[in-house]
Amino acid sequence: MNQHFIATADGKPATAGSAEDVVRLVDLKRRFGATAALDGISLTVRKGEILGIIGRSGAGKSTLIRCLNGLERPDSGQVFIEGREISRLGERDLQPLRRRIGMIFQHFNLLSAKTVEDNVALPLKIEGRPKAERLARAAELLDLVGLSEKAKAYPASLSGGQKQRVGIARALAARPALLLSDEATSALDPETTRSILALLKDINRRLGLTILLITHEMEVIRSIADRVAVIDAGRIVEEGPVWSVFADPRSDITKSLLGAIRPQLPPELAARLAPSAGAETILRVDVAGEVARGPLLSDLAAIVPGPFRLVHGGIDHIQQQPVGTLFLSVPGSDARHLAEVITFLKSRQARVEVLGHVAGSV
Ligand SMILES: Nc1ncnc2c1ncn2[C@@H]1O[C@H](COP(=O)(O)OP(=O)(O)OP(=O)(O)O)[C@@H](O)[C@H]1O
Repeated sequence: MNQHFIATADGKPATAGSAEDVVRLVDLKRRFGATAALDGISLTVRKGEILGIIGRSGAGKSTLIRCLNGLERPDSGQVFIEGREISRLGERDLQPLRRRIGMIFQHFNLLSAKTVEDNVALPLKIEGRPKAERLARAAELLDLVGLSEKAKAYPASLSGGQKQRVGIARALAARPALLLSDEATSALDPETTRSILALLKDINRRLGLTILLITHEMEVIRSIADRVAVIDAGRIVEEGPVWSVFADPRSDITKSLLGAIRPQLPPELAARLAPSAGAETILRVDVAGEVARGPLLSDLAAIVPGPFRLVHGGIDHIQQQPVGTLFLSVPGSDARHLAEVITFLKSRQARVEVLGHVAGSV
């Protein structure tokens, strides 16, 4: 497993148990016949953080969720929810612990015959709370998700985004320790997805709510997660702060999941790249953190004599950290100049890749 860096305040490894861990999975394994759906997953979700788990179809995400809420028993390993081991508990002992996890789903799972406020209050009804308390809590939550005026409406009259807001309100009704989001924006259009993600981030900040996001979309991770774990064939293949994983993806799976949202050369320029030496060499230069804040290109110009040009790219921000990709063209056939440019950039902690060469001018 590639660990980017572990951002615990106390310097403990991420898998060490602590009172701040809402969820802790230890070497979780689950097989179905010849398939290892979970093949030794160890992971923590710390109080107040948003952890994203991303993987392709079949990676093991659903099995992981089922182990978390006690619907599936792992073959081996342990699942701790707020410090309590749940993987061997019976159904009766599981019930109260399950209520510590609020869930939102891709298809919302609202009850169509019940009003919005009754849907939101349902977890409290199951807990046997008095009606006045249920309605007061539903009103409070509908206000939180911006849907107070829809309290008496039925789900069929709501848009997808509104239905998911109701789903979020319902998930929070019993004041869970963890909100588990299972592909909650996968059925929504991009604009509605953004508004739901903004709502989740807002709730995370305002209430300190811990969120575990399961998704196959990197854009979701990028928008709101603090940390990401990439899962493939039942294993965590990469884990770290989101900006760090985006800036420096190590595994092929991560690179492929990042795919379209990683900056690329414009297609017309990419089509002209050839592997053998041409008039210009095109470099991909990935930078993050301090180096992306600094005067990298003006220092390059000042310290390494000879031409270069910025042909594409820029600096973005993920979790307030600058993360960027610059595509540079180094003209001429002077191999020594090219080597000096690359050596300088690497000396500044940039990652440099020779993409190819272009005949004529870019
Ligand atoms: N009940 C089951 N019986 C047999 N095989 C199963 C069962 N549940 C899961 N699997 C297999 O385990 C692997 C992981 O499946 P899982 O559903 O956890 O993946 P996933 O990441 O949730 O996929 P998706 O995104 O498509 O839902 C897959 O190869 C799947 O076929």
